[in-house]
Amino acid sequence: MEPILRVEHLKKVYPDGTEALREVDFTVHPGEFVAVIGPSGSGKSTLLRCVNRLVEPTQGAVIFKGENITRAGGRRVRRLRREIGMVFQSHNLIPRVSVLQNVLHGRLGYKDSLRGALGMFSAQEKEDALRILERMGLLEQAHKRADELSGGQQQRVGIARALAQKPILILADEPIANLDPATSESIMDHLHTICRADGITCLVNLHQVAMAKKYATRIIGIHRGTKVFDGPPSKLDDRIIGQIYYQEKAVV
Ligand SMILES: Nc1ncnc2c1ncn2[C@@H]1O[C@H](COP(=O)(O)OP(=O)(O)OP(=O)(O)O)[C@@H](O)[C@H]1O
Repeated sequence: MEPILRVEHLKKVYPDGTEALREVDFTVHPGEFVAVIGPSGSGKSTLLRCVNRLVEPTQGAVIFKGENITRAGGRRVRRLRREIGMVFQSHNLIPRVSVLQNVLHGRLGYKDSLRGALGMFSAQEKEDALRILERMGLLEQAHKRADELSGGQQQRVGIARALAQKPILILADEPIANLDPATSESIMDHLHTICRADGITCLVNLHQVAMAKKYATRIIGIHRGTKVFDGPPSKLDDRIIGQIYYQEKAVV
């Protein structure tokens, strides 16, 4: 099967000289649910953001569905981003706007700027958005303001907005970072179940090793901008966890 994503020799040096990624390589196949783990500052967010070019890589390539995203021009990047949903740690919802409108914003990549600015969505788009909210257990909240929801509910709206894009790949950047264990589990359950059911590939940054082991089909461990582990959850033992999280100079 052709990979959906190939990351090749990816390097990111921020303008202040911080080397966030040093030659990262990996491949993701359709349907995989890949967790990226590593200590704070190891480069997980930078890695995810280089995939959809929210961060501009310094060197290397990101090949999505056979196309080099790193070489694509602005219009092409916008088109490719339609197929790549993003879920943010801080949800990035519009607080004073309804839950339904927030989900519909996932459709903006399909609109010309005027229709988007006027918030013009078709009856079909609204129906689809409500169906997504139903799957996320949020139908009753559809007409509430986003800022009236709990943190966990807001994150489910964030996932619903990504799903409204009809993505084939979801990038989730620490979606459960600020949530209690039960809420975190519920968010991961929703994300995992829907990705499985709809055949959506997922790349998710996680702080919690236990969550990565529970949900991921594969785990990538990052230490100081370098990939130090790439394998099934069953192979992630205490020694490797130590190398990812604690060792000054990781060796794998
Ligand atoms: N815009 C930026 N300018 C300069 N340095 C940055 C920038 N963004 C991130 N960094 C640095 O790059 C490194 C990797 O950061 P990144 O946020 O990718 O790591 P992370 O593993 O996602 O961390 P966390 O788990 O804390 O979110 C860190 O040293 C960070 O300080």
